[in-house]
Amino acid sequence: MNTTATTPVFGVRNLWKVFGPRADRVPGDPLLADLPQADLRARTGCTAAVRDVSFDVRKGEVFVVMGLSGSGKSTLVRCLTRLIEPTSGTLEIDGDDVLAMDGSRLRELRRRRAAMVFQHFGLLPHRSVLDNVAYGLEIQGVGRAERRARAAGFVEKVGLAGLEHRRPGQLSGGQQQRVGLARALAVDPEVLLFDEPFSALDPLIRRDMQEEVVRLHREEGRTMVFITHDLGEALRVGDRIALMRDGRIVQLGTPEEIVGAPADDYVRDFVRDVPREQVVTVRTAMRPMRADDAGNGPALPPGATVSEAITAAAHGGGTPVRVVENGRCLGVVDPQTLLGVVAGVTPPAGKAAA
Ligand SMILES: Nc1ncnc2c1ncn2[C@@H]1O[C@H](COP(=O)(O)OP(=O)(O)OP(=O)(O)O)[C@@H](O)[C@H]1O
Repeated sequence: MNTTATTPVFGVRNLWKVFGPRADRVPGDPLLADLPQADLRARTGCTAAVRDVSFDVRKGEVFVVMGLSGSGKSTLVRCLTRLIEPTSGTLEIDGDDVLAMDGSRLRELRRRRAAMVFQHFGLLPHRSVLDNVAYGLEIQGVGRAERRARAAGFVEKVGLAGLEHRRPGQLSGGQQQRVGLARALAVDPEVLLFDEPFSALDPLIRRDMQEEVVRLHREEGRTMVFITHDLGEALRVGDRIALMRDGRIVQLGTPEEIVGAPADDYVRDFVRDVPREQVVTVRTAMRPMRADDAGNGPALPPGATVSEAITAAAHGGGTPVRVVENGRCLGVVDPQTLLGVVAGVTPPAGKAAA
């Protein structure tokens, strides 16, 4: 039986984290569980940071947890490895019950299976870049020669070759961030948990680091959970995004689903300024081919964005762009469709939100 293809990395069901006195009475009490945050606080002195949240993190995806400050992102992600103890619900990693783990299995979980990359990486100031990267391996008991060799490979992978012998204080913020990333990668965890790793960086370096994460993800296919309050960052790095508000997930979907089919007014408002043509794909925007369509227009794969199709259409003199996969034409996008997406007047025909 093949369970690996279907077992999610994290399986989370009805998870709650309530802070405050007698917190565990809140999830099970219908009179309290649905109260707005301020009313709950007034009535009980409690804050429900995570409320009845269920989702799977699939193998190999970048799963983004996004929301405004205070929406519960950090609490939720810390619950995954019980850095914060959930109040109720169930939580599995690869089918193993995380809530049943004892201290040593939890340490093992955090060290080898789900490593956290924090905003402030906590680099060791008196150690070289190489030794900082090797540190996690040292804790795992890997011998000196091997850990330095493995660490050198990751230093190179994150673009720091030549800086191995510097100390963290001799690096820029972005370079320090890369050291932290290399250190997390070196211990080869099954899943990397990023807590707003780039929010302290200036915008250009931040963009670099986002691209780095996407590149590493493509090369390694490693599962990542990524917290951010920045919508642009979420759209750039996320395969799927869980948008949180007041402790709940208000929508969970691909960037295209979130932007193309917002679940409610809150999400619609959140994504209002996102250029739809950069997120909506031609797979969603296309219409079936008709007999009168020229069969020789420019061709794009279904994952191409509408923005790319506009460029192709412009170069092709305005003929419909064909959407082609494995040599088969799935449909076409004509200039009218493309303009409709940009103007937001054509609701993407395809997918509803997950
Ligand atoms: N230890 C705690 N005790 C009481 N309330 C807490 C505690 N930690 C967090 N909270 C509250 O839980 C809610 C969610 O906080 P959390 O830090 O998870 O939000 P966040 O979305 O990560 O915010 P930010 O983007 O500002 O880090 C907030 O209302 C916060 O005040």
